[in-house]
Amino acid sequence: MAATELPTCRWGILTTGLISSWFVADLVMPREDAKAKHIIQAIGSSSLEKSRDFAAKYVKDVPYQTTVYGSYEEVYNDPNIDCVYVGSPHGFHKRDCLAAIAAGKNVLCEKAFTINAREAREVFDAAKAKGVYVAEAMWLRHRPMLADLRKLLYEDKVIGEVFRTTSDFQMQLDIASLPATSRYKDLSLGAGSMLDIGIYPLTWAILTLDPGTPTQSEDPKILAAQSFVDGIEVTTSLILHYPSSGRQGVVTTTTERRKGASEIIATIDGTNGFVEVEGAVPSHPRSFTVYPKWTEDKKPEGKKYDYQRLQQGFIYEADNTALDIAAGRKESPIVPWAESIRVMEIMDEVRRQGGTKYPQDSA
Ligand SMILES: NC(=O)C1=CN([C@@H]2O[C@H](COP(=O)(O)OP(=O)(O)OC[C@H]3O[C@@H](n4cnc5c(N)ncnc54)[C@H](OP(=O)(O)O)[C@@H]3O)[C@@H](O)[C@H]2O)C=CC1
Ligand SMILES: O=C1OC[C@@H](O)[C@H](O)[C@H]1O
Repeated sequence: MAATELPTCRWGILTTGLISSWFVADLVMPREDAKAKHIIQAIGSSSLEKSRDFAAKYVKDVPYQTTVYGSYEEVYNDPNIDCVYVGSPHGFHKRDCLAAIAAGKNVLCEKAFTINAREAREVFDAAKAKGVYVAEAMWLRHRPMLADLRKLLYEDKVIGEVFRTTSDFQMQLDIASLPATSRYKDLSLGAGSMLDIGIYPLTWAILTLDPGTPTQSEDPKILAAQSFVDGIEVTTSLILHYPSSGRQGVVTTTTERRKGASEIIATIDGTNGFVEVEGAVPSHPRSFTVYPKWTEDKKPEGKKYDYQRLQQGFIYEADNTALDIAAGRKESPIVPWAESIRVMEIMDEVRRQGGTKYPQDSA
């Protein structure tokens, strides 16, 4: 299909922070297998200068002009924007989604979708009332690797009956030395490892233990513990137990240490073998290897499935969003509203057991 026939999505990018730079860099990168055409129509920021610098740095070699704004409101009101990408800290996701929705804009909003499930429901209720598309940007769910792996696990049953998944996200932060305004330190912005990085190992457990997700998801039982530095949650461990199958997920996260760039980021155990997922961190898998049952001292030979490409992987959620909007869908079939709410409910329960409270919880 010629590029001109592909659905086009004109994006309004909210914020000039880290994730916006990653997202935009992926979208402007040339590729052969495009499913949609992406235009960075506008950048919105707290400062016009930041928007200008961001556009100059990340929206390069494109055959169009990007509009730069010194506010978010101008993005909401720009009639040339098809979808607003929300890249603010989680504490502002509800506010920014509601403002974009009120202006009649479709929205793709970063994880964690909101601070709690109540806020998520509020956003989806507003989207329903306004008739616009809203989706959580949980990019891991959109990776073709996950669909392929789930087919191998549950249709081809390559490792027999799956009984356990373990996944750990580590990141080194020195909470004490961060300014009080950092999103990693300010509770009103959603500080804490669970919502920021724990959501990825949780997603690995959900996707590999529950073949019904996302449309027929089963609610696991949860047992969780959390630890704190300066009042900020820095380590979470949780066990998920699926009543219908007995499958278990062991999900851990910490901002107190880091791993190397090439590690096992998730392991799925089955009665006839196991799968190791390789990558830098659980949000960024690179490949996975399917092994037969390990019976000898020596690790058995496995079959590797490689998914490396130039883009980081944000292109998949962007393509799917463009295709959803072009088809008139209001929800993503990959991350439906009910699934985003359910993930927030699981994290609410983890925080209830672990003791993390955000100001928004009592609002
Ligand atoms: N999918 C993924 O892999 C990743 C997702 N994320 C998610 O993206 C969101 C943003 O994270 P990240 O990009 O790392 O954050 P950054 O701190 O790098 O950027 C956040 C941006 O939000 C805007 N902002 C508005 N108010 C505030 C405030 N009070 N404090 C800080 N920033 C503010 C600023 O942009 P401006 O001044 O331009 O308005 C700022 O640059 C989070 O929800 C995070 O979970 C983050 C990293 C990776
Ligand atoms: O989503 C994320 O993945 C990478 C981390 O660096 C970041 O803090 C987090 O938000």
